[in-house]
Amino acid sequence: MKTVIVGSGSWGTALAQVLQDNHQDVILYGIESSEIEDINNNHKNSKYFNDVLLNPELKATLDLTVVQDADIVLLAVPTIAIESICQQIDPLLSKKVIIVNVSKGFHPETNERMSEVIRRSISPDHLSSVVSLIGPSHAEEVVIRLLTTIDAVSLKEEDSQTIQELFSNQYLRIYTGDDEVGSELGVAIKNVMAIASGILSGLGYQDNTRAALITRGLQEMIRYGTAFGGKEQTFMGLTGIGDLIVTCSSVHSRNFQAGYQIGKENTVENFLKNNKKTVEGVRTAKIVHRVASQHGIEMPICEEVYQILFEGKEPKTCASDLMLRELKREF
Ligand SMILES: NC(=O)C1=CN([C@@H]2O[C@H](COP(=O)(O)OP(=O)(O)OC[C@H]3O[C@@H](n4cnc5c(N)ncnc54)[C@H](OP(=O)(O)O)[C@@H]3O)[C@@H](O)[C@H]2O)C=CC1
Ligand SMILES: O=C(CO)COP(=O)(O)O
Repeated sequence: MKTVIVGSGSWGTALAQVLQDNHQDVILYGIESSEIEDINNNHKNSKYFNDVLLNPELKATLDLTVVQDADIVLLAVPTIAIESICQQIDPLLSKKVIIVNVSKGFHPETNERMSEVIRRSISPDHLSSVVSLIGPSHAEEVVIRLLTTIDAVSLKEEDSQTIQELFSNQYLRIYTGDDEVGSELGVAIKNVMAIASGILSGLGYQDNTRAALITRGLQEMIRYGTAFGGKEQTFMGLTGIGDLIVTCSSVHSRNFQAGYQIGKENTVENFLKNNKKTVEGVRTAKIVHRVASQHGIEMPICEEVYQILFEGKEPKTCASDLMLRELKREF
């Protein structure tokens, strides 16, 4: 089976190395020639992983036609690029492939989940199914082979099992699942919670506050996810609480780091002006605000993050407004 990984950023590189470690037929496609040369000549992707020496067998290319005879195409680009990359890939495919999604978020205009965008953008003649390979997994840890578990989620069980077997090894363990809605909503919304967690840390709050955020944040994720047909149990798993914990607590998280800067400076201004990293939670906060208001879903933490990012509300005020909401029962 030939796998093409599209996107030579942090997650694409780490996942390509997993397959190379598993002695699979894999190639990494990217658009930045310096990255591709770095991987092929120095066995490094220095832009993302300072001193990490990659598996020397791993090869990268600037030529997208490598997807022509692929069996599996894994898209490791930010959510904003998924639709356009599908449109580039579709005419090049010569048979039905499994498309693996690893992005966490929504289409910026249509609010669709990533699997929905992919199914709409790849012709049925070229698509076996979409498998979302998602869960608590910072690329910085996977690339140095630290133990990690994630889910392969698909409506077609056979394909999720194929991906499970392909990627699993002694440091990466893949579980399968079929709750596409619950899993994809969980991993998208946890990025907004990670921004909130960073903001609270930047403001100087500590462990009690983070525990409160994770617990109440999970309730918001369940409320939103079940409103669209996700199963409550899914939010107790790797794509729910698992991904929420890792992203809200890790210095590797770009969403957490963004929030930290915003909290520390008590304003969003510098972050919005200077950020060049992939921080998916920013766009997700806007979409969750839009969709939750349309459907009357109560999302107080996400709403305060939206207010900070897009309405100029002061982070300190948001934290105290959340604390001083009307008192109520926990469940
Ligand atoms: N990093 C992680 O630990 C994890 C990330 N994810 C998710 O994976 C997705 C990708 O993130 P990540 O790898 O971290 O992001 P990075 O910013 O590290 O890398 C993204 C890569 O995609 C490339 N890219 C952007 N647009 C296109 C395009 N149209 N065609 C081809 N390549 C393109 C970028 O190129 P250039 O730099 O030249 O713009 C860059 O190499 C995100 O949704 C993220 O939430 C999920 C789990 C873990
Ligand atoms: O999704 C991730 C870990 O599971 C990566 O998080 P960040 O995008 O915040 O770095």
